[in-house]
Amino acid sequence: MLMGSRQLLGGKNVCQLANIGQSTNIVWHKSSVDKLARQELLQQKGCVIWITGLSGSGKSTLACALSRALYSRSKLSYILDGDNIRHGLNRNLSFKAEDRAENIRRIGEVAKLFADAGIICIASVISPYRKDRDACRAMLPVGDFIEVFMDVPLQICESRDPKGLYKLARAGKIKGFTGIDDPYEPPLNCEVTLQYNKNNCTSSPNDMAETVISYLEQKGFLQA
Ligand SMILES: Nc1ncnc2c1ncn2[C@@H]1O[C@H](COP(=O)(O)OS(=O)(=O)O)[C@@H](OP(=O)(O)O)[C@H]1O
Ligand SMILES: Nc1ncnc2c1ncn2[C@@H]1O[C@H](COP(=O)(O)OP(=O)(O)O)[C@@H](O)[C@H]1O
Repeated sequence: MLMGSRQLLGGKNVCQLANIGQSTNIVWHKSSVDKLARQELLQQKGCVIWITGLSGSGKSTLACALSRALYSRSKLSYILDGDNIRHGLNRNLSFKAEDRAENIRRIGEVAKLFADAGIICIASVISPYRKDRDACRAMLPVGDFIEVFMDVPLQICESRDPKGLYKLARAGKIKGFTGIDDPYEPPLNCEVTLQYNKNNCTSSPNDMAETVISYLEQKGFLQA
């Protein structure tokens, strides 16, 4: 795989043509304003916060709490929520393994663009397969992919069931539902784990958001 670029050879601007996947003879165009300049403008560093977990584990709730907490600190974020992206960009994808992989790949690529724009991109998607999440991690500079695992037992997610999907899955009306008759592979080495508290007092979404914010602060993402 060749990355196309422009080179100055003997005073002449020569294009280097590349073939990427099915795209042939393409050229990479550099932007006139670079990532560092955008980050300076925003006073933050672009990154991807990848929230993974079962349906009902609290991904979207955390994404919203986090986005709000960042906004109150004058930090710009943007949420890519699995459910929402499937209303548009990924509306042609089903829940079979290959389509879930393509769903995650596209969201990973879009998240990478947001991070390059200097934005703190929050992806909240089940992303059940480790290799698909790892492929998204590999798209970004080391350290810029922050995997957050919503470590909530299936039994709790199922008891919440805000959309009634577990009920339908148990009744056999939805096939291939994650956690019921489709796999979920928990992360082995993620940056942040948010664990359900066995004493039945879960951390509040705001407390969870603060845990993630502490990580961002510690790693220097909240300054240029
Ligand atoms: N079969 C099956 N399995 C899992 N989830 C299902 C399924 N069918 C529909 N839904 C609804 O789709 C939401 C998950 O979409 P994602 O794009 O995050 O899924 S994935 O990452 O491609 O696995 C998920 O949203 P959340 O509950 O917010 O996780 C469900 O509402
Ligand atoms: N930290 C939490 N403690 C208790 N309930 C929560 C928490 N986070 C989310 N919930 C509730 O759990 C349900 C599922 O949350 P949601 O964010 O939609 O999960 P997901 O996006 O993973 O499907 C909702 O009814 C929500 O109010």
